[in-house]
This record gives sequence, C-alpha cells and structure tokens, in this order.
Amino acid sequence: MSPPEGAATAPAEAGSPDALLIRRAMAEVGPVADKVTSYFYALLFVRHPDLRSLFPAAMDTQRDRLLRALLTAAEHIDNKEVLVDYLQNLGRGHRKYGTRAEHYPAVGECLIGALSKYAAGVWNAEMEAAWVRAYTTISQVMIDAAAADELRAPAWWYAEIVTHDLRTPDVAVVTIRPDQPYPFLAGQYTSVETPWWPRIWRHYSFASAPRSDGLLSFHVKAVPAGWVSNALVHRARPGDIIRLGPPAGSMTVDHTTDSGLLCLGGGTGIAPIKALVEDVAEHGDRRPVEVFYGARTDHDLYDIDTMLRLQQSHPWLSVRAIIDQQANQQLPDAIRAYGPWNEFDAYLSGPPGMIRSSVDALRDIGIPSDRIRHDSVEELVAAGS
Ligand SMILES: NC(=O)C1=CN([C@@H]2O[C@H](COP(=O)(O)OP(=O)(O)OC[C@H]3O[C@@H](n4cnc5c(N)ncnc54)[C@H](O)[C@@H]3O)[C@@H](O)[C@H]2O)C=CC1
Repeated sequence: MSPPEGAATAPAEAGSPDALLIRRAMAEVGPVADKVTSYFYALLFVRHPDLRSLFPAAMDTQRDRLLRALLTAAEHIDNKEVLVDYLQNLGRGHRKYGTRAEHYPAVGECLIGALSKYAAGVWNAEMEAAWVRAYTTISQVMIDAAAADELRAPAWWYAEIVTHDLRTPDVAVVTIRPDQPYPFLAGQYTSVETPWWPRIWRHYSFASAPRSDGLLSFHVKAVPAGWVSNALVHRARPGDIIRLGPPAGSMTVDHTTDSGLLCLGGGTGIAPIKALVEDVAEHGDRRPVEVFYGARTDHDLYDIDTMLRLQQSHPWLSVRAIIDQQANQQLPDAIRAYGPWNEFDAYLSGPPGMIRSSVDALRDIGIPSDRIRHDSVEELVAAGS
C-alpha cells in the first residue's frame, strides 16, 4: 500500500514522543519485514479463522498490503492532515472486502503481536502503549469513514462489460455499465475485481470523464504475471460481470484556476489524461492543455487517433507523441525540450519509473511540488498486475 502522498518522511529525531517510539520499532523490524508480514498473517488467520475469507486465496502478490498500509500510517502519525485523508480513503476502500468495525481489534492485536516479537530488542510497555494509541487513532478514522460512506454509497458496484476492444496484442479498451450510478471525477481511478480471481483487486484509471450514459471505460495492458490484467485483456468478453470499488485519487483538474495543464501519459497512462482533456472541454475553460503521449514504438500509440481527434476539435489542446525508439528520448526529455512550464500544473500518469523521473525533471526546472499531480507510485506498482 502506498504512503500518503506528500507525506515526506520526517527526520528520525523530529516528532512527538509516540512517533519516535513507533519509528524506533519500525527501524528494528525493517530488516526482517518479510518475517513480520508472514507472522502477522499467520497470527491473524490462526486466531481469527473467520477473517481468512476476506483475503484472496493466494496471498503472494498482495498479502502485505494491509500490514504495509497500517505501518505506513503509524509512521506518519504526526502528519494528521495527510494521514486523515489517506485513512479515510483506506477505510472506505476496505468496505468492498467485507471489513467491519469489529474486525479492527483483531487486526490490532495481531499487529502488536508481530511487532513485539520482531522488535523484542527495543520493545517495552511504553512502546506498546504508543502503538496502541496510534492503532486506535488509525482504526477509528477508518471505521468512521466506512460508516459515513455506508450511508451514501454501496460497498462495491457490479458492472457489465459492454465492449471489449483489443487495440494491440496486449492492450484492451474495456467499457462497462455499472449497476448503479457511479459518481467520480475525471483523473480518478477505481479498483476492479474479475470473476476469475476472486478478492484480487487492481487499480485502473477511468479513461473518460463522467458520461451522460453512465458508462465507464479503462485501458488495460496485460503485463507478465498480471492475473487481473491478463484476464481483462485476454479472457473478458461483453456480458461478463466485474466488481468495482469506490473511486479514489486526487489527480483531478482544479477548476478554480485557469493555469495550463501539462499532461504526460506513458503507455496506458494516457487513459486518465484523455479523461482530463474531456473534463476541461466540458467546462469550456479554454485553458492551454499540452499533452505528451509517450510510447516505446509507434505500434504502442494505440490511442493516438482519439487524442488527435480531440486536438482537432479543441484549439487549446496540443498533443505530441514521444516515441522512445524514434527520437531516442522519453517523456522527461520532452519536458526539458519544450516549455516554459511556469504557468502550468503538471499531471503525470504512467509506469512508476516514468512518474519518478518526470517528477525529478519538473522539480529540476523549478516547478513546485504542489503543482505536480500523480497517483501514488506504490499503488501503481500493485496496479500494474
Ligand atoms: N494513473 C496512472 O498513473 C496510470 C498508470 N498506469 C501505469 O502505466 C503503465 C503503462 O505501462 P506500459 O503501457 O507498458 O508503459 P511503457 O513501459 O511502455 O512506458 C510508456 C512510456 O513511458 C515512458 N517511460 C517508461 N519508463 C520510463 C522511465 N523509467 N523514465 C522515463 N520515462 C519512462 C516512456 O516514454 C515509455 O515509452 C503501467 O505500469 C500502469 O500501471 C496506467 C494507467 C494510469
């Protein structure tokens, strides 16, 4: 699971007494993180066998998502503002797994059990009390957010695949019809579960702004060993039913300003960029939008026709394809070659390596961090399968 976006790691010596104790335990268990994870889940499933069915049958790919989310949250316990957003999202997102308020104490007890075993060298009553306080805060925010969400949204949505368009041997554009209205913002993503891999959820960004017919679409690339992505690309057909979690993500257009949008989409990362362009078009803002669409070869530019059509209809939009093999340059090089970007907000979407190097390139040319938007890189690593 991802660290809260914008939650810079505090220097080891700064922080509240509880935060220091928490970080001390984290430093102790860091080198044996795999063992802590295995022991935590073993404790959880042995002591609470009824919770086993909330997790996927095969736990290898995402077994430590819950634990990592909790540890990350505890580590940032002082950063209340960022943390609350992150945890509210996490609490809402856990409704689709069937998580209920009464499950949280069981998880907390096993978390403390695993930490106290592997941080035994530094563990004491004071440290345990700090963890209990942190976990109580964390779980309460998650429980409250889930309870509030229950009043206004389902835990998950069913959706029927209505079209399945294989654009390249590995990339499909999938359009679905949810069983109930699905409110979201352009630039956001959702989690998807297929009937072939129950309880394995993967993130996909919406490829369109909200449409009047209520349909949603995703661009899915089948990646090696990606169970969900391979099923969606090679197995799914119109008529199949998938499940969706709630929308998430803050890579959305700020309609209170009229600054330009610098949009970088790498591979299937073009999907939310297309949604953002549609969103700007709908608001009729006429803000400059500069899209750089990166792909390895021209065959991989599977959505260039759509993007060029949008460019033709909208004079404020410019679309440039950056093909690695042709110009021997990637998206971050394009940022440096064009510009200036001082009047632009940046939106980045694509593989984690692209996001990292594009953020570096933007910071290098003086774009402040609060003008750079992207989904959390750690989420994307999990999303890529
Ligand atoms: N919201 C988001 O950020 C979204 C992210 N994605 C992610 O995008 C990825 C798409 O995969 P593919 O289509 O196979 O992309 P890819 O690996 O073919 O890369 C596409 C382009 O991104 C750029 N790029 C890739 N790695 C780079 C690096 N290390 N430094 C600089 N530039 C780099 C290059 O221009 C490359 O041609 C998946 O990992 C998927 O999870 C997809 C949709 C939305």
